[in-house]
Amino acid sequence: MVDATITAGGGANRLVSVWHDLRLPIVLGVTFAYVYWKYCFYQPRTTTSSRKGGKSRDRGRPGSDDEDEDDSHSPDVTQRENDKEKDVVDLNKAAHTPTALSSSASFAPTVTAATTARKVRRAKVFTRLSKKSSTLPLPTTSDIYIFYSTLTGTSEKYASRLHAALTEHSQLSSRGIHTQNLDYLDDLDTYFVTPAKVLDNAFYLFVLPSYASESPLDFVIETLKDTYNDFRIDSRPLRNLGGYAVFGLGDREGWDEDMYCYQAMDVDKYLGKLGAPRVFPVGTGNVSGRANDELEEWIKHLSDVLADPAGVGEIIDITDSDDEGVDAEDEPFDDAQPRSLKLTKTTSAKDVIDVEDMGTVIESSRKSNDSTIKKEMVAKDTPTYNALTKQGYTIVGSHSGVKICRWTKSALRGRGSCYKFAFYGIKSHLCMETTPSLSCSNKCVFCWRHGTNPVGTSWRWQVDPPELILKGALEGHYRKIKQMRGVPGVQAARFAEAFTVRHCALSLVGEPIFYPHINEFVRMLHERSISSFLVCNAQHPDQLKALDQVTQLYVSIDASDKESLRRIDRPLHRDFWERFNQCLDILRSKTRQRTVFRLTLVKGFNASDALGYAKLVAQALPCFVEIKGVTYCGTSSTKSEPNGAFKGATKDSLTMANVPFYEEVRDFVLQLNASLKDLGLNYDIAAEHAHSCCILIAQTRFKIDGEWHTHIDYDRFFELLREGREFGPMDYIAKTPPFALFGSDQAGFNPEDERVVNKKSKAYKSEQLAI
Ligand SMILES: Cc1cc2nc3c(=O)[nH]c(=O)nc-3n(C[C@H](O)[C@H](O)[C@H](O)COP(=O)(O)O)c2cc1C
Ligand code: SF4
Repeated sequence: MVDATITAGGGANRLVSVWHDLRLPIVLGVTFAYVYWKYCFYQPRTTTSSRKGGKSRDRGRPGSDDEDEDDSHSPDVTQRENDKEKDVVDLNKAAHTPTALSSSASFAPTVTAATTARKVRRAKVFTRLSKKSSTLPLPTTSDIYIFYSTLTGTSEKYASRLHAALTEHSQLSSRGIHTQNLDYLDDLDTYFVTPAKVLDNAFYLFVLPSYASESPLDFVIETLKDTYNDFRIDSRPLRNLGGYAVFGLGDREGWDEDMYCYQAMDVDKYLGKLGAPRVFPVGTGNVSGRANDELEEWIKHLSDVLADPAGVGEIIDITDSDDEGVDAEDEPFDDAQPRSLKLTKTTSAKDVIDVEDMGTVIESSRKSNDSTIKKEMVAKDTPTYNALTKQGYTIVGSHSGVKICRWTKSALRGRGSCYKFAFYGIKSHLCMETTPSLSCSNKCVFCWRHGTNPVGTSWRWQVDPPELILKGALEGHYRKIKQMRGVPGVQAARFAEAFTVRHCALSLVGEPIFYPHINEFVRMLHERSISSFLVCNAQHPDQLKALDQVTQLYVSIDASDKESLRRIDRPLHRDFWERFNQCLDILRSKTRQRTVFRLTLVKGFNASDALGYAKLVAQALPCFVEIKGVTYCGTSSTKSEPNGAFKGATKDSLTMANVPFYEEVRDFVLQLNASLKDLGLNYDIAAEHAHSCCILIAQTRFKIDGEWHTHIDYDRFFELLREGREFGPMDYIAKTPPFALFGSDQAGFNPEDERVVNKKSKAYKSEQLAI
């Protein structure tokens, strides 16, 4: 062992001494060989492409091998870049130019006169994500969804062919490939408006006919358009898709060029507008011509792109904006650009980004778009801000609002308070209506905000402190009260009292429990002896659970079953029904809280199925159930004119025909009451306020010795809070006055007030009768 070591060490010493002797001749020899090769054999890389000749047109297509080019200033390379650019431009153009697609080989990139006329770009141009450079998480394993719509079966047949072709493709067969008939798709929203997380990176492929007459596809296109035009919701909900491509079927012989496959073009356009990356240009098939061949050709190219992630990258076009020949601003900007083209609009020659870095840049841009920068919910001078202020809201901070309610004005003039005075003793002239979150997670058809409030499923905005909101809300409220000074009939005593708010209705617009500091806000109200009536929409179980005690807690119950709820509330949450049920369970568990179900009856939508509602009452066991006919406030719709006026009816909008008569509300309440009894529940009809078409059902425990106690002893409530001990709804009750009792002569109208029927309400009544 020892000997061997000594021998090895001696060999090494000998090698070192040989290297010392020979190192100079070796270095000189290698240097000479390199210089000789360089001058005799080496051809610079810039000439390589000219040797390749016509192959340059294939660059930018799947399978080309040009990723190492970086010498963009050599004339040959510039020429190649132009060629690449032509390819990309034509692909994009093709997707939006029906004529460019009308030939059977419309999918393959071709050079057009328009593109050759472009001047040479000097600045460094990034035309594709090379295989080497792409760090973009291009989806290679995500599922593929084939959507079709059909009246006479052709598109279905073609969709099946597409399905079969993808399934047979060696590199795609392992993917989940689903085919869906759009005409029967239960929930378009899940796919196109608020896509489920599982759809991230999915590919959507469409096979669509076009009909000059009405067809089911109209509804799909309407949905896409509505989503794009609804400024309150995420305008690019499809940005997380892996990509999409559309194939249209049409009849070239039967319809003019501009009508040929026009609906496929529409879908293609709106998907792009909604942020989906187009992975392949729209294809067309002429059913009176070569539709079969055209589809096969489209499938062939498309499946290559889907199978090869770098192929998908090829369609990503990132160009500089500081271009000598084409000013980015002058270039028609295509709304339906492939992924990340919008990024290029802000990229100047100064900050030309190296190809190698693009993946990272796109990734970080995506991140910042998504979540890192917190914006104001309602920034000044935005359409939302203008629409809300025009409707009389005072915007407080960046996400709260206050508005003087018509009952407050009415009470100031001694002309009656709202139903909450009859039911619970709320004096309307002492009540402030406000919300710490103008945003909501529903788009209810009867929303009297005319759909102008922002919407969202989670809080993604800046958060204002509760002190600022309360101070701003009170200031805004008092400012509006002051303006009532000169209004005829305002009672001096009530006017003076109105400057000390005693009640806060957290129900104005939006979803108050959405606000992250709602508990602090409510605590601050209580510290000022202001009662809190908080209304939530049963879509935020976590926040509802975490909510501290309020004076009265409402949950809006707008439907008795899942489908009706979807139709009426148009919730943004996909799991809205589960959320709704969770909220009911939470409400039941809040036994120390005074709780209320609020039913807003909309004729033709939700004013039936009393038993269904009774079952929901059995689930949550609220202390009270308020049933109110929807208030007509112009046609409720997501569309409105800038001045808040209604623009045009949609199938979801309401008309006077949807407003129930008081008698109809009463009939429904009688049915509901009977159903509650059938289910063995201890409820009965307690009070009414016919003036606002509202009736109150209460748990019979509030009927003590034959007398209803639905009113609230507010002073007692604050005392109990200050004492800091646990208390429940029965601890701060007060007797319901006779005028408010169900069946009383006054039907809930305060006898101290003067009943005034103005022209408007007369017109309203006669309009109701006319329907
Ligand atoms: C009433 C009617 C209207 C049509 N309108 C158009 C049209 O506007 N543009 C078009 O390109 N094709 C139009 N077509 C042709 C259809 O789009 C074509 O036949 C398609 O293959 C039908 O697909 P389907 O069988 O899946 O419903 C129309 C066909 C019919 C019967
Ligand atoms: S409870 Fe509502 S309707 Fe009644 S006065 Fe207050 S804000 Fe107005």
